[in-house]
Amino acid sequence: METTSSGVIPAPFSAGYRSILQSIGGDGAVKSDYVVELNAADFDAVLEETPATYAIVEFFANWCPACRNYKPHYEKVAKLFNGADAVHPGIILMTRVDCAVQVNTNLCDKFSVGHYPMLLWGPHSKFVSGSWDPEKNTSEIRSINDARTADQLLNWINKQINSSYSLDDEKYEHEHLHANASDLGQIARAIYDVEEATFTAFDIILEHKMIKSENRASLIKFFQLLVVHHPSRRCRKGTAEILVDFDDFAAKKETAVVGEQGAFRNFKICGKDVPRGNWMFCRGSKNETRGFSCGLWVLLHSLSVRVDDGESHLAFTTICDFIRSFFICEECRQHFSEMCSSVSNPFKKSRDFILWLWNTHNKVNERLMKEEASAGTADPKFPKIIWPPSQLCPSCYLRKTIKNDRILNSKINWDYDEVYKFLIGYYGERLETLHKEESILPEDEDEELIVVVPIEAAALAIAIVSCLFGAVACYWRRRQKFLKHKYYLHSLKSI
Ligand SMILES: Cc1cc2nc3c(=O)[nH]c(=O)nc-3n(C[C@H](O)[C@H](O)[C@H](O)COP(=O)(O)OP(=O)(O)OC[C@H]3O[C@@H](n4cnc5c(N)ncnc54)[C@H](O)[C@@H]3O)c2cc1C
Repeated sequence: METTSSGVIPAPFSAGYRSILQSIGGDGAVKSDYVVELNAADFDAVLEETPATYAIVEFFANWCPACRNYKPHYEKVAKLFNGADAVHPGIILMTRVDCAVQVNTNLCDKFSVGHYPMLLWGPHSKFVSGSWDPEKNTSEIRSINDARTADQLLNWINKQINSSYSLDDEKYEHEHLHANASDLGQIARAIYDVEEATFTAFDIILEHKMIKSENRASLIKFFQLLVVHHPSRRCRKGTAEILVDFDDFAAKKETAVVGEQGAFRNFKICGKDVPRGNWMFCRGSKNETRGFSCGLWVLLHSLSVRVDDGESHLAFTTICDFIRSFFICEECRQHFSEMCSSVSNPFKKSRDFILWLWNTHNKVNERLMKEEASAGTADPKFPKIIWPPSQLCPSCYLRKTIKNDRILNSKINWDYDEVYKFLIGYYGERLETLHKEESILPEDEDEELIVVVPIEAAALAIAIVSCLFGAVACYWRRRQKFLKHKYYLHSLKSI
């Protein structure tokens, strides 16, 4: 990363957390600087947006010899927690601020920096617009003393969070994989991956100009599903905003379709600075493995556990249509489409839909186990398994048959009630928005629902589908339409 020692604020300070994180060890280009250097301009934004639970800020001065000597120690610890190669990502963001740079003077004063280097620790949000005074113990921010070496600093951290990290920890050791597979808490971090997958899906659709007149309704239906059931509130909000513009497009000629995609290009579907980069739950041990397709699966499962019985078949067809039209992996969409087509009776219960998606995913896993083994393309640290493994859900198994060290899906006697309960808990409660956001609903939330829909038949159908997915989508759409005063003539009541 560019330093601020010259007194110049780094150029891309407004680029957000994603680009900052990607610049540290993300592409293998910069391997020595894992610490995120902050300045007065980006301090609050980066510390607010970080998915890490805690932050450490080292206040230093570029002229200070002790700081220079301390740097390798601090970097050694940061390597464990920061950047794409982190062994323990998403726990602690390690940062530094150069107090010798004039622009940072006020910031350093607010944190009562009296010597260099000085280290402060706290929940990341406490640093935002924060201050620290050694005389007052009211703040959750604490000074780190006795951390002159990397070992001492890591010991101090281990005591704070009751961990046993070591400087020798290696990325994705087998034990780590095991802990990952059996640690129920890991899924909470997938909220960031689900946001990133949503962003990436939208980005791919636009980049490849995939919206055509024949699949536009499929995309709108999928967005309507997201508006109501996406686990991240900011993705629900962003998707609702897109939906409103889709109505404008519906009134335009087909030739405008390419232009539509251009108009959306700069839109951040899950809000500004989302996603954060560096897949958390879905991070592979190689750049080309896991990531988006893992995030997409997690998104689909998290949607499935949020729909009601009455919406379950619509959600099923919506997901099938979306994958058919917009998943840019030909083999994947073909296989998935075949499995969709094999469903002959409409789903009446969300339980059946949830279990169908889980079973379908396991069929893909089972097939890929063999393919990846013969082609040697598996992520060595994340081999495909029939899921959930017994460490994650022992009660899901009535009896299991193990063949060639692999549990084969077809040979397992699942306890489907337990699997269902497990999926609801795992992708429901555990995978929730972790970050603070403003509500997407306007204050007068309990106003009577009067749905105003566009005049055109296709748009009318879209609005009805939207209502089937739930009152929130209807409500959102109605509010936006009143604001826009365009194209909308009939209320649903009069249909
Ligand atoms: C709809 C779809 C179809 C695909 N079809 C193909 C294909 O035909 N060929 C191909 O090569 N790749 C396909 N892929 C990609 C492939 O399935 C994996 O996503 C990719 O190989 C990355 O695997 P992963 O190890 O990250 O785990 P993934 O299989 O992506 O799973 C992500 C996470 O979901 C959880 N999980 C695993 N299994 C289940 C389950 N049964 N139910 C609920 N949760 C589960 C686990 O926590 C796992 O880490 C498809 C992806 C999608 C989204």
